[in-house]
Parts: sequence; structure tokens; C-alpha cells
Amino acid sequence: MQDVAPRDYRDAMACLGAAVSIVTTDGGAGRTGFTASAICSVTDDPPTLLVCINRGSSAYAGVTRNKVVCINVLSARHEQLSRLFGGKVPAEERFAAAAWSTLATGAPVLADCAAAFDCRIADVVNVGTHDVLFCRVVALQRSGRTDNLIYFGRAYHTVGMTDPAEAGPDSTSGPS
Ligand SMILES: NC(=O)C1=CN([C@@H]2O[C@H](COP(=O)(O)OP(=O)(O)OC[C@H]3O[C@@H](n4cnc5c(N)ncnc54)[C@H](O)[C@@H]3O)[C@@H](O)[C@H]2O)C=CC1
Ligand SMILES: Cc1cc2nc3c(=O)[nH]c(=O)nc-3n(C[C@H](O)[C@H](O)[C@H](O)COP(=O)(O)O)c2cc1C
Repeated sequence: MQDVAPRDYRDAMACLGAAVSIVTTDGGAGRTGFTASAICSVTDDPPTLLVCINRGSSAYAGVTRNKVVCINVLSARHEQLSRLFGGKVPAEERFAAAAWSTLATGAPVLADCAAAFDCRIADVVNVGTHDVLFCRVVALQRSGRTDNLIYFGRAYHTVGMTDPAEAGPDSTSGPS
């Protein structure tokens, strides 16, 4: 069976709205990060997400050598930060634009993101141009923010919950 053309595939994928995150890493291979929408929950036992990273990305060597990532889910106010981490800008210039801390792995945690998933990379599967990283969550942070940055139709949008109580209280959990 013939594959569809990459351009047609991307045009169709532009119809799929997705939350936007900044995936960060730090360790022996240095601090770096990139904007990502190809992120998905895999299982809650053990808590695992997947992240798809293009092997051509400037962040690829750092992420795969450090073997840790933090998935920082962006709020509406982070559109400019998403653009900065979206390519071409040197890594340290990207980080200079926001405040960061750490949880368990040492990967940078964005101070006021909607949620942060601090992870060790448990498995990697090579598919076409990308590596699929299976990321075991070892610590969490939630801000209680009630809005999300969304990428849909090649443009940024925002969604928000009407009842702030739905987001739950501010919280941090995992090993200290
Ligand atoms: N999964 C990925 O690697 C993604 C990469 N991007 C990057 O950001 C640039 C701007 O994105 P758009 O304005 O949406 O234009 P676009 O026309 O290049 O992409 C449309 C949609 O196709 C998918 N896509 C794009 N490039 C892809 C890739 N290399 N592998 C798998 N899926 C891909 C994404 O869902 C994206 O929103 C893209 O050219 C690409 O370099 C954007 C979204 C996802
Ligand atoms: C909204 C958005 C979503 C993106 N999602 C992904 C993604 O899921 N995986 C990925 O490898 N690159 C993704 N990219 C592209 C990277 O953020 C980055 O632009 C690319 O890796 C090249 O950056 P570089 O200059 O650091 O090499 C996305 C870009 C944007 C703007």
C-alpha cells in the first residue's frame, strides 16, 4: 500500500489541536530544551508519558545523553516562550527568558507552568525521523493554573476551565 505524502500528512495533522509543552533536560551533556506537541500519556502504572523528538533537533544529543527530561505543560501566557524554544535560538538564550527550578532529576522545571512531569527516560524507539521517548514520571509539580496553550491550525490558541476548583490546589509531589 502507498504511503500518503508527508505534506498531506502534515496538512491533516494541522487539524489536530494539541497542548504545547517545553521539554527540558540537564546533566553531563548540558542544559537544553525544545517546544513539543507530540506528547501523550501512555499508562498510569507505572506513570509514563511518551515524547517524540526529531533526531535533527539541537536538543537531541542533550536529551538522549542525559536520559532525563522535564515536560513543562504551557499556560496561555507562555506563547512567546514557546516560540523561543521552537528553534534557531541558542539554548542559554531560551532559558534566560523564564524562571526555572528543579525537582528530582535536575531537568529544568518552569516556575509557573500548568503542570511539570519530571522523568527518567525508560525506553527509546526509533521511528522514521524521530525517536519516541518513553518517560517514567518520578516527580510532579502543579500550579493550579486553569488555562492551557494549544497549537491548532498552525497557530496558537488558549483554552481555560470556568471553575478554578477543577484544577485542584497547588501541589508538588515525588521524592525531594
Ligand atoms: N512532531 C514534530 O516534530 C512537530 C514539529 N513541528 C515543527 O514546527 C514547525 C512548524 O509547525 P507547523 O506550523 O504546524 O507546520 P507544518 O505544516 O510543518 O506541520 C503541521 C503539523 O504536522 C505535524 N508535524 C510537523 N512536522 C512534523 C514532523 N517533522 N514530524 C511529525 N509531525 C510533524 C504537527 O502536528 C504539525 O502541527 C514544523 O515545520 C516542524 O518543524 C511542529 C509540530 C510537531
Ligand atoms: C508548536 C510546536 C510544536 C513542536 N513539537 C515538536 C515535537 O513534538 N517534537 C519535535 O521534535 N519538535 C517539535 N517542534 C520543533 C522543535 O521545537 C524545534 O523547533 C526543532 O526541534 C528545531 O529546533 P532547533 O533549532 O533547536 O534544532 C515543535 C515546534 C513547535 C513550534
